[in-house]
Amino acid sequence: MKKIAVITSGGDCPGMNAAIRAVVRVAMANQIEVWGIKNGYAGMIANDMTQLDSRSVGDIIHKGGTFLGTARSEEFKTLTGRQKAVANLQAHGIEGLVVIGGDGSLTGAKLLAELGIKFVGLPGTIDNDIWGTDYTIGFDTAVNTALDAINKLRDTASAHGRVMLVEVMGRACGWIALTAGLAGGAEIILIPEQPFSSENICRQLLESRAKGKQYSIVVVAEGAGSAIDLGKVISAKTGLETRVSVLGHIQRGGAPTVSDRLLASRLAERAVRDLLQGKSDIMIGYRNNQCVEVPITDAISKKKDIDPELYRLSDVLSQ
Ligand SMILES: Nc1ncnc2c1ncn2[C@@H]1O[C@H](COP(=O)(O)OP(=O)(O)O)[C@@H](O)[C@H]1O
Ligand SMILES: O=P(O)(O)OC[C@H]1O[C@](O)(COP(=O)(O)O)[C@@H](O)[C@@H]1O
Ligand SMILES: [Mg+2]
Repeated sequence: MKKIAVITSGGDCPGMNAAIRAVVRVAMANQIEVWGIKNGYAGMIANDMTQLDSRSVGDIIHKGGTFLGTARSEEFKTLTGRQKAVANLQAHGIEGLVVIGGDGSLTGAKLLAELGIKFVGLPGTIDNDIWGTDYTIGFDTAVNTALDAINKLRDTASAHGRVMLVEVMGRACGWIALTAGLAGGAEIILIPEQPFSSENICRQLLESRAKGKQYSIVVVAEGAGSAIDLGKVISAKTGLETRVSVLGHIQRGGAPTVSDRLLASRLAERAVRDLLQGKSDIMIGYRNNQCVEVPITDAISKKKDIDPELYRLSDVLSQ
């Protein structure tokens, strides 16, 4: 393999730039030409790509977002769209791809491979919802952003004796809520993986007041329901003064943490090495402090569960 390309796709996450930088520099160290595809699969279809070298990826390791741009492309979900993309790659002589993105992007990459393009995927999403890796790139930064917000909300919740609901991202999974909630000392953590009823939440909040708690932090994963709606129910049923913050896309930005930069750099190095050995249809994950190869079908089809021990601990510690 003499020419490869790197692409970021789907929701951006902090650490994507560190991953691109590592892909480019490892390729250069192996005398491989690297191209960068702009704006995800949309750019692949539009033939929007540019050659990169070590200097093109200077001054980005500390930046959130992705300097290549990213997108969600409906056209790529069609066979015609993917055929256009493959024709563009072949016209450039690109033989292999490093795809940095979430479950959707990796599903797209697998379909591309069926049309003759080799790829190695990297798990890039703040949601930590990809099977086969302990952590995804971007998760640690997002969780720290959420934690910072929870810390600040705690100050004002405490000052007023209020119930403070914080809605965090995570799509259909509760990893961000559970991790930031546990680290932030939340009284209640609501995640899609654990059923709950608003009646029980209200009862729990009133009981904790009766036991002497002056205020409450409730972390709600977006996949568990709307914090705004739940806040209205709590306020109406308990009479407790309630406020809601929806953190939203703040969680997607910011300088990547040490963990995310290291994770991105290590996974990217392994991805390029594997691609150069002719491997394809795998994702590089990180398990037990090691890079591991994960068959792409497992990564995209198996459901990653939350850690039940973390959930149990958060419950014990919130009493
Ligand atoms: N089933 C699919 N078939 C083909 N392409 C897909 C599929 N799912 C996702 N993609 C491509 O990957 C892009 C990113 O996926 P998305 O789910 O939005 O984000 P993420 O990769 O972060 O999970 C989509 O916009 C689409 O172009
Ligand atoms: O950026 P958008 O299109 O508003 O999407 C928001 C979604 O993207 C995420 O931030 C990241 O999800 P993906 O990595 O699957 O793209 C989710 O937590 C959130 O539900
Ligand atoms: Mg996703």
